[in-house]
Amino acid sequence: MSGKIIDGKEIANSIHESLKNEIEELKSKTDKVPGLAVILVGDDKASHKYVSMKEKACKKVGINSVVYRLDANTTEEEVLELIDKLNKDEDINGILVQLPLPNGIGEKKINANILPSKDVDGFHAVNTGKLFLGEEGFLPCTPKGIIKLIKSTDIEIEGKNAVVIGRSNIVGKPTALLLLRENATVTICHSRTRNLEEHIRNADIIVSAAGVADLVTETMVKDKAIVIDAGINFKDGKLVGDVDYINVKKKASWITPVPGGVGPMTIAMLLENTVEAFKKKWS
Ligand SMILES: NC(=O)C1=CN([C@@H]2O[C@H](COP(=O)(O)OP(=O)(O)OC[C@H]3O[C@@H](n4cnc5c(N)ncnc54)[C@H](OP(=O)(O)O)[C@@H]3O)[C@@H](O)[C@H]2O)C=CC1
Ligand SMILES: Nc1nc(=O)c2c([nH]1)NC[C@@H]1CN(c3ccc(C(=O)N[C@@H](CCC(=O)O)C(=O)O)cc3)C=[N+]21
Repeated sequence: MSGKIIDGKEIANSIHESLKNEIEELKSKTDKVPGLAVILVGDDKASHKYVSMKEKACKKVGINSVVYRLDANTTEEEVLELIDKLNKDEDINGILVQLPLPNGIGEKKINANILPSKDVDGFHAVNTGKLFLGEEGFLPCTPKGIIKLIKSTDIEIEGKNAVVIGRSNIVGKPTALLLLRENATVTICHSRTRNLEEHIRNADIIVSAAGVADLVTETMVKDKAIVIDAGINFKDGKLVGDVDYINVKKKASWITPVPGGVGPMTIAMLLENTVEAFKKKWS
């Protein structure tokens, strides 16, 4: 049996649809719509593309998005001033600073200055702390989307062995915490892991967020495992994930494609968090 595809694009689209309806309802009650500010510094091509995608998605569901495209020489102080202005702006419910930032602008400093109640990326220490403690706060978009993708299969997470490859603050680590919250037994692997294959082979749920093409191959994967691929890589000019998709698909019970898996869900979760921020303020 060949694994079934978890269609992230389709799931994201159905989330967009329900957000659109919810926003219409909120608008009729409050006479306002959610607002998202996106700050993009520099001319990284991929970042410009992602920000345009976010803008388009906002438009589709009725979120008012304001994008600040700043040139690469913008200073950290100027970005902080803009954040300060947006923190005070009643029409802005969410603030996102697109990563990576140019040299000279500190990611930590930037994230620390976004009001936690507008931190729809879930990168501020208050929100990551809440995630750690199991309290309610903004969840980072990619990890939140990954959990929804796993849940869409209707396979129970509780008690399963889950392996997360990658330990970054924005994908790997929070994904591991969310899987733990769902009562999985979680192993976090990274570049210093000695026996990656052995860990992966033991996993019922595999989440790869390493950014290495063909890191996860068929022989490493347990029969009927769920495979979630967050990786974004270019191989022979093509966008691919971390997983050897064609071959791993034969063994997995469920698998996400790249493109069309985790990526679209990341954007859907950004919209969801923005609506959540709006509701906390106005309803
Ligand atoms: N689809 C989406 O919406 C998103 C996708 N991404 C993609 O997900 C991937 C991860 O992103 P991010 O977490 O920001 O990346 P980072 O580069 O910050 O982290 C990569 C992690 O993978 C680990 N790693 C690297 N190589 C190996 C290896 N050979 N074996 C095991 N572990 C390895 C690193 O280990 P160590 O800590 O030891 O260095 C690190 O923890 C990237 O491809 C990125 O483009 C990211 C954000 C959103
Ligand atoms: N502050 C901040 N927040 C982020 O959430 C953030 C960020 N910075 N920096 C970069 C990463 C990456 N990221 C993606 C979002 C959507 C797709 C996505 O939708 N990808 C499509 C393919 C797009 C294509 O064709 O290139 C897909 O996988 O189907 C990918 C990657 C968000 N990130």
